[in-house]
Amino acid sequence: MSTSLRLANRTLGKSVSTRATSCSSPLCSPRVLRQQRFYSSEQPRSGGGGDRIKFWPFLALIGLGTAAYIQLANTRVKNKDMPPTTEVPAPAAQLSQSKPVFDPADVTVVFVLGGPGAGKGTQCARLVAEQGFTHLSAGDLLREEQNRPGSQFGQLIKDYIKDGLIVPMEVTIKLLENAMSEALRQKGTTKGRFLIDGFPRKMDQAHKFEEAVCPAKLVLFFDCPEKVMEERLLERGKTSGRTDDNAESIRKRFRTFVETSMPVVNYYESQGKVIKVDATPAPEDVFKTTNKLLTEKLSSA
Ligand SMILES: Nc1ncnc2c1ncn2[C@@H]1O[C@H](COP(=O)(O)OP(=O)(O)OP(=O)(O)O)[C@@H](O)[C@H]1O
Ligand SMILES: O=c1ccn([C@@H]2O[C@H](COP(=O)(O)O)[C@@H](O)[C@H]2O)c(=O)[nH]1
Repeated sequence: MSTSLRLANRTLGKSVSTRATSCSSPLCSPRVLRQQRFYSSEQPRSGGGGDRIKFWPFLALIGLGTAAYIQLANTRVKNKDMPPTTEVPAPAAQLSQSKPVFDPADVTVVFVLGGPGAGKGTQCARLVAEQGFTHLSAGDLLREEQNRPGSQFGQLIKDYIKDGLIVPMEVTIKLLENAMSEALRQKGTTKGRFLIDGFPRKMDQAHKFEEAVCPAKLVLFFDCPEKVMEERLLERGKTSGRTDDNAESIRKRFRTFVETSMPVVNYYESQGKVIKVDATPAPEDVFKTTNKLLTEKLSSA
């Protein structure tokens, strides 16, 4: 683990143990989170009058988030095995810029949301075949980064995924931006249509991605009861090799989904951007509905 991550964990761990408050840092380790609120990376609800807000931790967290971004950007630029990326701008400029990297007139982004095992990946694969989207799964990109030799974030990603927690947004957003750039570069164009699968899972990710990378046109939401999703995931777990396709991780992922990711769906719903699809029928039936609704909505949006 890098010096700044160790420093981050040490610093935050200390503040947790003395103040027993929750850590919302993008660099806060799940080991630290486990000491407080096990299932969610959300801020704790405020206590009584003695629980006054202190501002120095927030300044420290902004600095640490920036350090994480620099490390990821540098890692990918230095590693010759990685595909070429867009020029990496200074992190502060990147994350606070008012203009997104991609022009929504050229690049169509559709977020694909739904609980774990709802069938997001299955439907995205069909939409790629039918409609020529580029499919980018945030989970797949994180697993790839986790397994990349020399990654500064391998262990951190591994821990977060196993615990069903949401990886610091700087990491995921940079991976998505790089993958979008690379897909366009390979096609030799500035125009493209992307299905961003399993992202954003938290409100801060949604805001930051739209501000810094590309505004989203629509959100596909696959609605599925937990019981059905659980059965699918346990079945998938027999062969997937995923560290989070087991009963305990599934329970944690469901909790994160309800507490942290459903507010994102509700937010986009209030903007009239959500296409909600019942994900319980057979895959081909879910696809027929999805394809029809998405085509209609894209042509009218
Ligand atoms: N409509 C469906 N009916 C039955 N099984 C399905 C359906 N859709 C997907 N599955 C199966 O359920 C499992 C989970 O599907 P998939 O990987 O597409 O879900 P996901 O939402 O992308 O999951 P995760 O968020 O965990 O990556 C897979 O084994 C898949 O084959
Ligand atoms: O934006 C994201 C997306 C995913 N994660 C982590 O990855 C796992 C697995 O994601 P799948 O979409 O099910 O493949 C998820 O539980 C999170 O831990 C993330 O942190 N941020």
